[in-house]
Amino acid sequence: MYLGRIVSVGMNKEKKPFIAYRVSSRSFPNRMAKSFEDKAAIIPKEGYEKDIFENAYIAYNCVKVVNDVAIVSNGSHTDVIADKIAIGMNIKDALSLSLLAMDYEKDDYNTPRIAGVITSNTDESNYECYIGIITDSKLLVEKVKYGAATFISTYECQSPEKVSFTATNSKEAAKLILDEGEFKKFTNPVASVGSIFNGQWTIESINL
Ligand SMILES: NC(=O)c1ncn([C@@H]2O[C@H](COP(=O)(O)O)[C@@H](O)[C@H]2O)c1NC=O
Repeated sequence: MYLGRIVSVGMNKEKKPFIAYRVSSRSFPNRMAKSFEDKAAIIPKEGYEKDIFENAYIAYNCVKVVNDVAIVSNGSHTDVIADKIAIGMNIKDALSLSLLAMDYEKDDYNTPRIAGVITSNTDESNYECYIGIITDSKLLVEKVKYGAATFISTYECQSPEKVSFTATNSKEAAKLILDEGEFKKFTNPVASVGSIFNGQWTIESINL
């Protein structure tokens, strides 16, 4: 099954907050994920830079960390959500407003925008996690329960689905969403990013 881009967010089996992201792609497979201290980006591989002039949606920051909050998404709305959180907006409003303002992508597929936002607090009273999507027919922003892990995708899985997130470190998180466990059956993997909070949001990426 082809899901396109996949966002996963929540708590792993050890109740540690995590984010994970996968690019699957039929049309632009010559891309890679690059991780930095507080962000990760999807960019064209060397020799394919001209692709970004063909399609405005294929290069972007897919992860950003603002204070203790991690944001993961399939497009430039990562930055919009991060900016709103940085000026003090609550997670649910930042996610909802950004998805609504930026809307689905105006490409041949009306590709949805998807995103997840999570705090690093492991005590239940301060923990917050949301996942969201905007398509050409709906806007959904849903709280992810304490202890739960979930994912959503651009095609096929357009409502949050529960997942068993067994990875215990950031590299394993990137590997799991790329081609292991419940994610293995999804086709056309290209690159992935993962981060499990372990005192800090260390961000790892994997490229095929
Ligand atoms: N975020 C991404 O990495 C991304 N890659 C491709 N797209 C969009 O989705 C369309 C379909 O791409 P594909 O056939 O690779 O699933 C592309 O024409 C492009 O407009 C993307 N937009 C949203 O997912």
